[in-house]
Amino acid sequence: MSRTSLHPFVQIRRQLHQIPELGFEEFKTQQFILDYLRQLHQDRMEIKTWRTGVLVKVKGTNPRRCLGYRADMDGLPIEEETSYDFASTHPGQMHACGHDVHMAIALGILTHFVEHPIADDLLFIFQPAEEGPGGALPMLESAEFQSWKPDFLVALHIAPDYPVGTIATKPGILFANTSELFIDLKGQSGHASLPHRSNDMVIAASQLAMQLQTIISRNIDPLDSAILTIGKVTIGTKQNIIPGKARLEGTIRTLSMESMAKIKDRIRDLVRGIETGFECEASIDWGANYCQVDNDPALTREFMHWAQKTGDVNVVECKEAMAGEDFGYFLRDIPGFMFWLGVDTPFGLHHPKIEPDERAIETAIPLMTRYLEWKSAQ
Ligand SMILES: CC(=O)N[C@@H](CCC[C@H](N)C(=O)O)C(=O)O
Repeated sequence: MSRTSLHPFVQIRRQLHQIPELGFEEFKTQQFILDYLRQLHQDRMEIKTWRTGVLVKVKGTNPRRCLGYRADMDGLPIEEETSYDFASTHPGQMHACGHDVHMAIALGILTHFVEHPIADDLLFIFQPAEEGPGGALPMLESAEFQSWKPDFLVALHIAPDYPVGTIATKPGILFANTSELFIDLKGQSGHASLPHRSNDMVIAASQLAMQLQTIISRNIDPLDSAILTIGKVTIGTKQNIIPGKARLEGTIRTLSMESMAKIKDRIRDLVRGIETGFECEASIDWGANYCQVDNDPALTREFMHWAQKTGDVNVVECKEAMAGEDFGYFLRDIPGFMFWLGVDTPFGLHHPKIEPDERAIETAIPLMTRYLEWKSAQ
């Protein structure tokens, strides 16, 4: 598609794609959204900012309630490797999780309702820091949000594995509980030739990494999915120095809060064992924690049924994903659901080469405007 014939919200997605920013640093992104909103009919809108996020109320003609739609805003610390001529202009930062697509779709739906208001109020939530440290919970708790709290909430996430025109979701849990994991080990460094005078943190960290893998296989019910991944280990400075410090960084994913608590207990136990066994000190930091995305069963089934009936999309009932999404915090408080939007790309989320098929934007905007219109008329 040439630039001149671009769908306006594909164009907007491309502009947003060029300015990815990390969690709570979405200053240009926030300004971009505010500048865009300024071009629309002001009488129909009320706008608030919360940190680097934006809340937009589109006023209904005869509101009985408020229907909410959420898009996340942040990019990732990834060096982009796409073929785009509109690639990131921020070195080392990239929209590799589709938040540029999510925001463009939200602006498309919002624009439609400013021009064609419905009876109910609509709240558009542009939420920062989904990738970390988590913007949903503090935004939900903020006075700005609470005074506009919607009665219902929906969000989507791009899905590389599904073709354009397919949406996927399920009643109940869609995304996992997550907890980050940071373990620091501190022993005694020393000369490589004097192992008896040091506490070698290479051996301690290696043992710990291996032991941690037994938690999922030996302590968790095999029918209750869980993951413990150590993605980064930092140890040592030189080949002939026994290092006295090590850091393990990882993430825990579970489909139940009970399993999350159990895994954390076992990590504490194993770390205590390493302290004793290797005469070192250890500390654990759980970093950012996200609660599961638990779709309201009745609302999700109703949406799936409605979407299938429109004939415009193929609706798939999918399995849970072990990815995390802080949208789960909103759903703990507000009835609603999340769904996957097919964008058909061989590269997965968080991949430096991911190129979502932008035709999904043209599928999602009319689908969600029609759905919210239908929902408001109920
Ligand atoms: C959709 C997605 O990829 N979400 C992220 C959420 C990050 C959770 C947290 N920072 C962690 O690493 O535990 C994911 O990695 O699933």
